[in-house]
Amino acid sequence: MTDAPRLEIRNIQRSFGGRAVVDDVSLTVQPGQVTCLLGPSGCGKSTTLRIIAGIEKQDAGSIWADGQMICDGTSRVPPEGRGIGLMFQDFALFPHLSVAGNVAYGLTGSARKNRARVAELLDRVGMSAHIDRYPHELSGGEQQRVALARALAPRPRIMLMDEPFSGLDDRLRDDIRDETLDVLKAEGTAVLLVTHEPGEAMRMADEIALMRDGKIVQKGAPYNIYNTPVDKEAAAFFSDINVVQASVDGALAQTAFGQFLVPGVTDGAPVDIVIRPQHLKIDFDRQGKGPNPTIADGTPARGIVKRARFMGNESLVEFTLDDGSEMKAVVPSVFLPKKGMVLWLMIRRDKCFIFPRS
Ligand SMILES: Nc1ncnc2c1ncn2[C@@H]1O[C@H](COP(=O)(O)OP(=O)(O)OP(=O)(O)O)[C@@H](O)[C@H]1O
Repeated sequence: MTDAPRLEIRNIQRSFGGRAVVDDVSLTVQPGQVTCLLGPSGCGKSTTLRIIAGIEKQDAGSIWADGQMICDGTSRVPPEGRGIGLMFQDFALFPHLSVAGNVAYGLTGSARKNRARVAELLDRVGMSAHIDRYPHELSGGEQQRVALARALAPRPRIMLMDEPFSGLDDRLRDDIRDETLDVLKAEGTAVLLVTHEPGEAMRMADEIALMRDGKIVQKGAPYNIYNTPVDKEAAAFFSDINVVQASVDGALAQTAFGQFLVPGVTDGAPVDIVIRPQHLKIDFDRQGKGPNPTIADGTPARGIVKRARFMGNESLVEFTLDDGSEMKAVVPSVFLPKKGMVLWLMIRRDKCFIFPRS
């Protein structure tokens, strides 16, 4: 046994045509843990995964499994020797093999042992009743379950998944995600899952590695990544944001919402105060008497309702402030004030993020 991470990649570098597509990427994944590599299209997620799988070569950096080096600049374990399972969106099932044949495909043990392993996995993914069917007789979700069983059959110590659920419709996708997570946890596999959807990463990940322009810009538990974003872009990747621009004077930023403490920022430096729409507090005008803020709410700013829309579980209300800037608020349930109505908006100091403007 070793305390080393199940998967570790160190300082991986890959350029195409002189452009660094994967730029000094390091991360670890522990057994039974799901790490999501999350980022916008083209940021280098799939290339990172292909390098770990051994389908693509890195220019620099090394890959380790259970403390053993499997690939660096000089030596290289071939893809099939790495103990890595793959589940990619376009990795279709073999059409000429039955469900049992597909799941047994990568198995090398005795026929009896293989049959037992196929039965165990099909039971785990809820596909035992379809063991003799062929892929064309299965729905998309069923095919995905069989693909998961096939990938897990040889007991890979590491599973790499690239947007594995993107071909499925929304409702089915949520179910399959949860089921897949249960199966992966039960098998104790270390999972590195690539996705461009923050919701998917939040739902599945023990740890999120946020990637941008080839670099990992932030790593952490979903709660931490959401609640302590490293910069404005990281905050904006998970939800709409409101940005209040201000400049600093004596460690304070003056805004329509009162003063914000910004220690350590040079006088005159511009800052962005970022608040998610669901954290904007709204109060009524109370017949011109104005709102009733607590100390934590700061100074209320007058907002004129520009538009209000019902979104299902919540309502989205857009405001124009007296200085002409615009703010969005998300309110639980139904809240549809009329256009032109005067309301008061507050920014809770413990819910906003302040970043130097770049
Ligand atoms: N073999 C290649 N030759 C040249 N450029 C490549 C090659 N493979 C990837 N790229 C480029 O590298 C960048 C990163 O691609 P990659 O597929 O890793 O991104 P991604 O984050 O997975 O995006 P997506 O979610 O759209 O797949 C892209 O600009 C892509 O065009």
